[in-house]
Amino acid sequence: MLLRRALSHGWSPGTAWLRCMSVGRSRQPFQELLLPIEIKTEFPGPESERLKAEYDQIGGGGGAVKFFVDFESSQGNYLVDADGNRMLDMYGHIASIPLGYNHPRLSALSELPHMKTLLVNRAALGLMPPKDFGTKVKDILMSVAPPGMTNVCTMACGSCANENAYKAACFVYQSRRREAEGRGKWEYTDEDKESTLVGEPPGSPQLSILSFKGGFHGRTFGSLTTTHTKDTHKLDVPAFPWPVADFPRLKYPLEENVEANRAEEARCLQTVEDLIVDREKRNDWPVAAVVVEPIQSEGGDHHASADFFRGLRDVTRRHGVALIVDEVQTGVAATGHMWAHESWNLTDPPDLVTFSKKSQIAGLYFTDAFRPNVGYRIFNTWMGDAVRLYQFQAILQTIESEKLLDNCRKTGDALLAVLQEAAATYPSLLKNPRGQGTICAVDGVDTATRDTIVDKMRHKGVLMGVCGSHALRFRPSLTFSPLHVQQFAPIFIKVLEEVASAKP
Ligand SMILES: O=C(O)CCC(=O)C(=O)O
Ligand SMILES: NCCCC(=O)O
Repeated sequence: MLLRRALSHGWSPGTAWLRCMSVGRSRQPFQELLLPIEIKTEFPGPESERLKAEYDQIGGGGGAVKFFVDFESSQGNYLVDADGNRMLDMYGHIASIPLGYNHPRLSALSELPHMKTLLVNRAALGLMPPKDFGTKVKDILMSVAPPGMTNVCTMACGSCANENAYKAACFVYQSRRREAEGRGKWEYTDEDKESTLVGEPPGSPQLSILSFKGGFHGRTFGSLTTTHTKDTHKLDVPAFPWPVADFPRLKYPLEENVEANRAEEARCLQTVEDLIVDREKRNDWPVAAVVVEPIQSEGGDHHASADFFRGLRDVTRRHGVALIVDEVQTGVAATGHMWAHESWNLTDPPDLVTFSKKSQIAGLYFTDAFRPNVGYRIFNTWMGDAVRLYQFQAILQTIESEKLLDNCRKTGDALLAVLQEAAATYPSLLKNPRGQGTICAVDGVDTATRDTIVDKMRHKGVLMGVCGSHALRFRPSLTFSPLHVQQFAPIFIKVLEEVASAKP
């Protein structure tokens, strides 16, 4: 049946057979699981529309739902929607599907007795965790701690991780101020304690977190001030008066724009330093931390060089400002490094690194200097979810056993090559192909062209994302392989042909 379906999709008998064999063998690496794309309805289909209308009656999850997923039927890198359409998924639930759908290793987890116990009894992890939780956090999260990170704290989501990283940076900034005034690091006056309860200085100091134009760090109150992507995210919500620096806008191809890009990065670094110095001099919400994404994602997949980030570390260190690297979207192997910032080869590590999405559990890594002095300063009831920690363990084991770091490098190379060829062949449609591992993107020449391409791809059964005003972004799972790129490429070229020939 599977073979007949594969043949009906135009694969040669040999190829179809090989692919079906892969599907049938559950121990086969997921990278080899190839299935035909099957489109049976319009997109979104009638069942998704029906479910959406029903959900909309009670708020619809905020109103952004595009379609519904049949998770039981989805497999590997193929998402099956509520209408039974099987699509090649290159967006992975906004970069958060680590191994594809229903990976046997993750499915097997649900059979384990301790998983059942954890599912049935969700703990207040910050207060009374399961007895082996500390050991597990050490074994799992510290085994992949970014270089220099000696501590970790779990959280439930990326925004939450960033919020708490900002707080930790403020604690340290203020503790240094107190020391400079001849007080103990954590010695608070009665005035501190009283004023903080009404949100006023000196107990609640006016400090800032410097972020970058085009950055995205979440939607909760503090993190939203550091988010600068779409006005929809921010309208009507008060923001702190915090500084915002330019993030480099590199010109492509990189090798033809070396000098211009170097100058652009130097300009942006100078802006960061000027903002820090100015705020400090005027004592006007001085900068406690700088937060940065290794690749600006929601903002448009903007990259910067390792030199830029090393420069950022130097500037922040020079001025006693914490450096927070937000790896929520870039972390966990997708760039071909466990953490994207490992490619910067920093000799002096960041102060805090936040994570979420593909790790399933979120949190923050940090150096000893950023340990809070007492309990409850970085705290909430759940502090993540032990079930998600075990999931991350299985994900890490799979990254190792299926050599997924290597897979992401190879897949990224193959995907980028397709994007480069497409941009060279259709310069009236696409420009600026770029990528690190599978975190790849290409710009449409304008928003309408980009949107048309993404829409047509969806109708042909390939899910891709968008970001910024022009970019078409790829965020496949770690098991997306060069074979899947081969499946994607002819569909992409066909769509580009169609869009090009429809252009006036
Ligand atoms: O689109 C992105 O890159 C960010 C996704 C996310 O976390 C959000 O939109 O809240
Ligand atoms: N940051 C939200 C992106 C969601 C979407 O791709 O539509």
